[in-house]
Amino acid sequence: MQSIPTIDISPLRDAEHPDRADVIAQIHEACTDIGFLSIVGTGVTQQTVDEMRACVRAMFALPEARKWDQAITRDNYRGFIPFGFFSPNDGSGTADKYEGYKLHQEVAATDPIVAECPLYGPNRWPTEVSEARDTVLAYWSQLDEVALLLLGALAEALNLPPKTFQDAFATPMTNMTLLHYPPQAPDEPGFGIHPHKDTDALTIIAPDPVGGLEVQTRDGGWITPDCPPGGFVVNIGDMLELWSGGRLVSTPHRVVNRSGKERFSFPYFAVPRHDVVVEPLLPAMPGFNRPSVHCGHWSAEVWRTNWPDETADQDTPELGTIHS
Ligand SMILES: O=C(O)CCC(=O)C(=O)O
Ligand SMILES: [Fe+2]
Repeated sequence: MQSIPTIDISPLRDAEHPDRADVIAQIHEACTDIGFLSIVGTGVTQQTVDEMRACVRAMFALPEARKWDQAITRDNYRGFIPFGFFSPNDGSGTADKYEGYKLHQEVAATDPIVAECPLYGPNRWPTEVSEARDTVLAYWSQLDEVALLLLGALAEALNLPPKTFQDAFATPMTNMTLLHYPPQAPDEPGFGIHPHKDTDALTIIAPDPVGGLEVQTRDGGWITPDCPPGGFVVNIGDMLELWSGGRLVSTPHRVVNRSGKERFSFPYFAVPRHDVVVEPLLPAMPGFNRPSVHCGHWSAEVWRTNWPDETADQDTPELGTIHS
């Protein structure tokens, strides 16, 4: 596949729909081939997406000093990620050209799951953007439904028990990053986000019409997803690749914002509950040999190793880095 298909997933929302099986086959084909698809017919309204985009813009419009006050720390990976804060831990030393805001599954500090895994807890919400919590959580819960539809379809396509993924996603470690990419001059080297694979199960993004997301094809070229207005771009991450024994592919992608305009993006990263151990549920494909992943441990490692002076545990499997 040298292009990313657009699939109307509305038949998935009706168990009796005559096109259900056909849609599941199309999703499966995209995920086993290019690892990316665009979806429409999600049931998420344009208004929900527009409100989310406006909220993200308002959050990044806050004064720089406020962002630093609410910046992520080693102990709490929630809040602002100032521009240029992290360099990819690939040794290149070149910082990505974005500022971000990290959010995790919203869980009360008193929830018993916090004692089981300290990565759970309440998010930081900037008080100046009073609608932020309601707007983000409304968008998030709608994407939870879309993610479950896609996970159910993939379980069916892989001949797994229908609730396989649903059970793994009860009190998940799903997280979001709000992102702002200033425009990059045509001759300015570097990336908005350097080429990487996602470490989650699957990612859902409402693409900014200014463009900038690029996806690697199997022959090493880079293509741009074609996503109709109101649609979402979906990609498979390392966890679904592992669960599927290498059938569903986690594909490298990157962002370069040469549009001349500000770019805003808010990827939703579906990650199972902390105690889920992801390992192949089907015999692994030839040549696919990756160790199992404990979600809580892996998530802690992904976040810890974002700090450039932290190095990955020897035992930690890939952390989204592309080894060339
Ligand atoms: O902003 C985008 O479109 C993609 C961001 C991305 O790939 C990521 O955060 O993992
Ligand atoms: Fe990504």
